[in-house]
Amino acid sequence: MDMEQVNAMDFGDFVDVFGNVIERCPLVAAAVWSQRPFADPGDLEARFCAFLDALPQEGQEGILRCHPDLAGRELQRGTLTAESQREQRAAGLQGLAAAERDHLAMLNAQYRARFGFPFVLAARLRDPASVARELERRLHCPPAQELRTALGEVKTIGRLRLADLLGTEPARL
Ligand SMILES: NC(=O)N[C@H]1NC(=O)NC1=O
Repeated sequence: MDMEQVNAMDFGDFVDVFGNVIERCPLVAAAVWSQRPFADPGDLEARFCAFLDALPQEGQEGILRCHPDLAGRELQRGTLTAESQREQRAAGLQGLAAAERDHLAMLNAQYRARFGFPFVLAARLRDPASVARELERRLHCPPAQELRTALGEVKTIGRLRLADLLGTEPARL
């Protein structure tokens, strides 16, 4: 898909195509549409990121809360969005042994109890061991730093999803 096609999309088509760039938050694509035309894929990426940066803290936490747990019940049940399913599968989270799954579930629960939102990580750049390591490490970070880190991961997930849709390389990760 080239930028000319993107810039020609009406609101409905744009939200249909880009509505899950930010997991289960089509409002972000709905807001970004108003800013067309976009100069190039990097410009489009930057608009999604700028929207997230401009949100108040509760909005940023709300965005994080729309993310499913990594290796959680929704993966087991097959009820994830197609994008999340693909990312979690790419990280090898689908074929975990019960003990590994239980370990991640315990860490996810500890993380959520400490920060009030789920642990978010761009899974497709990872493998199961590095997901667990990163979760253990971030569990001990100060809350304000962790919110920034988590939002950075949401942007990375979004950049990778946009690149998939546009058939480009992400401008940066
Ligand atoms: N919890 C979490 O990070 N979920 C996200 N990560 C990812 O790569 N896809 C997701 O849905």
